[in-house]
Amino acid sequence: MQGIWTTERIREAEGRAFAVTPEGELMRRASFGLSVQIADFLEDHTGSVSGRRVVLLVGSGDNGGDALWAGAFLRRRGVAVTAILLNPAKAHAKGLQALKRAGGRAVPAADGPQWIAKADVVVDGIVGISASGSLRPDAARLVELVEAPIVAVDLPSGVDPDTGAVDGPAVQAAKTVTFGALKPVHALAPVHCGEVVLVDIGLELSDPDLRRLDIVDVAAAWPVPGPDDDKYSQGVVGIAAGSATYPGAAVLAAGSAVRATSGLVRYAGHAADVVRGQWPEIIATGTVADAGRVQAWSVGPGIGTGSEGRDVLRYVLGQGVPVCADADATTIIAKNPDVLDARDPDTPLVLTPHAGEYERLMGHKPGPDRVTAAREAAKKYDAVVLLKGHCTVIAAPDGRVAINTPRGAWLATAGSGDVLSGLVGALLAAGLDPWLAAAAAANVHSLAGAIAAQNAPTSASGLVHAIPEAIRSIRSLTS
Ligand SMILES: NC(=O)C1=CN([C@@H]2O[C@H](COP(=O)(O)OP(=O)(O)OC[C@H]3O[C@@H](n4cnc5c(N)ncnc54)[C@H](O)[C@@H]3O)[C@@H](O)[C@H]2O)[C@@H](O)CC1
Ligand SMILES: Nc1ncnc2c1ncn2[C@@H]1O[C@H](COP(=O)(O)OP(=O)(O)O)[C@@H](O)[C@H]1O
Ligand SMILES: [K+]
Repeated sequence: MQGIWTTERIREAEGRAFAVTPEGELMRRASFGLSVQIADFLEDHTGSVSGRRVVLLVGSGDNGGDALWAGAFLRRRGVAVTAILLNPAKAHAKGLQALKRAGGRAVPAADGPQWIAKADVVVDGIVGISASGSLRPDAARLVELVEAPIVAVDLPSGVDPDTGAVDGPAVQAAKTVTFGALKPVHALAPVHCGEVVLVDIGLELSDPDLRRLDIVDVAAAWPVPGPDDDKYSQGVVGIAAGSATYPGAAVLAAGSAVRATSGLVRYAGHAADVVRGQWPEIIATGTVADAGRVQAWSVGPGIGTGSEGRDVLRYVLGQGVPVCADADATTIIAKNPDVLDARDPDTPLVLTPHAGEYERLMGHKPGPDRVTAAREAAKKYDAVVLLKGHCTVIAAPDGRVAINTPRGAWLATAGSGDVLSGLVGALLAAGLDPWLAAAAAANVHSLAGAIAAQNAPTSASGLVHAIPEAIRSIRSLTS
């Protein structure tokens, strides 16, 4: 798993590292690594390093200091470097001196536009982990003029380091070079960060605040049959979804479970005939009470929010097995919290709200801090909460949080959530820890989206069919 640390934790670690390293050493490591990454970027995008023009946007703190020192290193490789100082009186003095000594130029912001126009690459050293709010107007005016690709120092300026939120002008980088450890912005604002490269500067950090699953974790967690397995032993999932009028949700959620694991999938609901027709391997019945034994239920898509849906939800919550409650099930819970009385508190529950369902569950919107929002809901409902969106946040009641950074936005298609609920249910039935089940499901869901899309719009049915390919590619990269 990749660890991600808040800026508060990074600062604490930097404080410890400062105490045991010579003055300036951490910045030297950071800026040297940065210069190597900028040179690589120049090579990749222009075919050469020497003779290219790099413009540094330099703010008033150490982030600007990193940019200035990196500029000095790049001078040694024959790069023409111009620093635009947003606040000349506060520019990092030693970095500025080093750049000038190496033959670099420093100009005030007023002279910036002409240099920006000629740049091959622009380096964003405006603000780093001490950032607050979006870009200030003087910086925003310069950033607006940039047409060359931007390499961001530590993080793209204007994006909140701890939440990834953007509420005004912000840098959109092609590449972000960060130091010591990943920060939340790198997982939560992929569009602004571009490619993220981590440079080791020797920070020592314990338990991360957030995590991101590696494909190794997903491959290790994904259930595959062993020699002693049969169709029951791998965990049977029950899908309670869809209706006679809207059978599509049932077909998608049940099909997703079929494609995700090898065991048995049961379906219960009014769309039994349609589901059977689409997926002959499913055992389909009309009601949850007739469904037979399952090791987990995935309930909600298309069941409606009336009394029948309520009864279905109450029934599955009372079965003593893990439940993934999605779509209409989250709305029912929001409107009738007493349905949760049917749940044995020891049985895992996964809730999968999008922003609108979150608002119903919590009485307020998730807001810009989606990690805190998911954590609060996980506490309130004593459940794993998978908060949907471009980035998906998965919070457990014990405080663990995983982020799924998407592979494009292909999942923004009708019925895509139904597919996810089938995946989560299948993994719960296989006995995965519910937080890991939700995080692994989100990971494979987004990979299936990218595979199904192949750079052109796809559909939820396309996602279902791409699930095996997604799992195959994850397993093949690790075995
Ligand atoms: N502390 C360390 O050990 C290391 C820090 N490093 C660098 O130092 C950075 C942190 O430096 P600092 O703490 O000096 O602060 P920053 O450089 O992040 O910010 C400097 C100042 O920018 C101003 N500012 C805040 N928000 C702004 C906004 N939205 N628009 C424009 N200006 C804004 C504030 O006055 C702030 O104090 C890291 O991001 C990293 O790049 C690296 O050199 C590695 C070592
Ligand atoms: N812009 C986006 N980028 C990436 N993923 C997205 C985006 N919009 C939605 N998604 C994902 O697509 C799925 C949509 O689920 P949901 O809102 O329940 O849709 P539906 O009800 O149509 O099935 C979620 O997994 C969500 O995280
Ligand atoms: K920056």
